Amino acid sequence: MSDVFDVIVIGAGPAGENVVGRVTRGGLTAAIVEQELAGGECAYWACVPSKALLRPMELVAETGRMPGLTLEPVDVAAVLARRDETVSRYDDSGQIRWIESVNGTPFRGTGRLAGPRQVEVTDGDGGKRLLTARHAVVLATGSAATIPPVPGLADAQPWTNREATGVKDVPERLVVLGGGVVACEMSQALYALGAKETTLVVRGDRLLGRVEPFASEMVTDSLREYGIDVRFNTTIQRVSRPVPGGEVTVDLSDGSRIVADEILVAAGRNLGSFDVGLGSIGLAAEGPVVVDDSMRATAVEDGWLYAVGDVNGRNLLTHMGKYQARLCGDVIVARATGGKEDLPSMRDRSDAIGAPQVIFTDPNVCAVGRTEERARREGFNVRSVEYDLGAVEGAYLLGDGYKGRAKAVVDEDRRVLLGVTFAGPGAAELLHAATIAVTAEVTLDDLWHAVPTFPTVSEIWLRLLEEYGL
Ligand SMILES: Cc1cc2nc3c(=O)[nH]c(=O)nc-3n(C[C@H](O)[C@H](O)[C@H](O)COP(=O)(O)OP(=O)(O)OC[C@H]3O[C@@H](n4cnc5c(N)ncnc54)[C@H](O)[C@@H]3O)c2cc1C
Ligand SMILES: NC(=O)c1ccc[n+]([C@@H]2O[C@H](COP(=O)([O-])OP(=O)(O)OC[C@H]3O[C@@H](n4cnc5c(N)ncnc54)[C@H](O)[C@@H]3O)[C@@H](O)[C@H]2O)c1
Repeated sequence: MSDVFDVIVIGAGPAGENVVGRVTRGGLTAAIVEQELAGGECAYWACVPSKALLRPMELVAETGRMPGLTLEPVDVAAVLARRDETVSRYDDSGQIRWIESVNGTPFRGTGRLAGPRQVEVTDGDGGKRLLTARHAVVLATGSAATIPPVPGLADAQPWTNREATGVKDVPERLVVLGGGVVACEMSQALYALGAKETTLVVRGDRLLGRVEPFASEMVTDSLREYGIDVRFNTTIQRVSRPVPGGEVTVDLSDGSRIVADEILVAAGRNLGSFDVGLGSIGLAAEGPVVVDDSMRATAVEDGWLYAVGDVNGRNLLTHMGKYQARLCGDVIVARATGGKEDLPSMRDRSDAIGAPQVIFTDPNVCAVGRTEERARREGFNVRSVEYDLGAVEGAYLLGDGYKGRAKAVVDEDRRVLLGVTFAGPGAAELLHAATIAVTAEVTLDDLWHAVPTFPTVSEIWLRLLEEYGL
């Protein structure tokens, strides 16, 4: 096997795999190096299993809103068995077959830059192999959970997203450090599966700090209605677990102590840039690899290094990493073959305007574009409108007591949407219409003619426009 490829990708998560798919489609050869499981964090320990664990909670809540329907208690073992199916039982042979089916060459091992266009692969037995790229090396090394330096925490075998999404025995008593997306999603999922004494310890004064405040409040209310103890402006001072696998004792800044079965750390991510040999090409070994809008690392001479997905720090979301990967792959092909390399599809526009995201809590929080606060900070002439999602006929028909809210942030100078947020049960599928409107900068006057069907929750679009004054 030749050790020279047109393109070498380090990391076979969703971003890395998509680079391979695009460059081989364009006629280049590609190697991809993976040190764990092809498919990455997303497929085995993040998006996929977390959503598999959240779906039963959503169905229970929805059934509860419909008079006349009753539900048997959740069969936790069956839910966990289905979760195992969704992660292919932690077996990546299907992903490896896909890489081979698009003519990529997979290598098992840890990849490290060993100089310009060179990648050293170390396999599980310590064997080394040097790969050389004719055109480009792409970093797609993702991220890993951060463990904050709280006394005793690292020694207390804390759970990260890996243990939480891979849960085998649901702990009855759970402490969660953090108030972001993982904390909210996983505490609700695990609560619904039996973690009936769950406490969220949040150092700030709100959950989900990057979304509209009304959506944070709705999620806080929902978590508390479920029975989850959410404590704001509180930090963890010390953790101890004297007996491995035994109880965890957690001392809080308010002087209280919680004894739990497990502690889940959900405090953000370390980007996978620290051990990939950036020093060998004179770059800082931690923090995001800064890229331009074609995903090319800005600090590297000759432009042979690219970075896609979590590692470039733009937006830590699978669909954004895959989007970056598609355009990066096309740019690499164009630059290698002398093709046109600045087509509109070959530059990242979406990350800067506010990536679409669905947070799969009950209620779903779905947002795209800028929040009102961000739009004002960026100097837009802003007007916002809000509407009660539960007052839309389509939502009423979904069941009793449907609670939701929508907000649109309008650029008054151009009469286009800068951002949209929906918070409500099952609202996830509403988001893409908003993504199209925000990204394509459709004017409100044109949106008026996009008539939502009756009786669907999408009539929220009509109500928001009426609220605006149309
Ligand atoms: C609990 C949880 C739930 C999430 N849910 C969602 C969701 O619903 N929707 C969403 O859009 N996002 C979600 N995310 C975020 C999402 O998982 C990440 O944005 C996504 O996985 C990033 O993809 P990636 O390809 O950049 O990196 P990763 O998926 O992290 O893949 C990187 C790969 O690179 C490999 N690697 C790293 N270093 C090396 C090396 N030196 N050599 C060889 N291989 C290496 C790793 O083993 C890994 O397989 C969630 C995250 C978490 C933690
Ligand atoms: N549905 C989805 O799209 C989805 C689901 C899960 C995760 N993700 C993505 O994965 C990434 C990681 O999620 P996350 O929840 O770990 O990160 P996050 O950035 O969403 O939240 C981190 C939380 O930890 C807190 N924190 C950080 N350091 C702390 C410390 N030292 N002490 C106490 N609290 C501390 C922060 O204040 C914040 O509340 C995010 O970018 C998120 O968007 C997406």
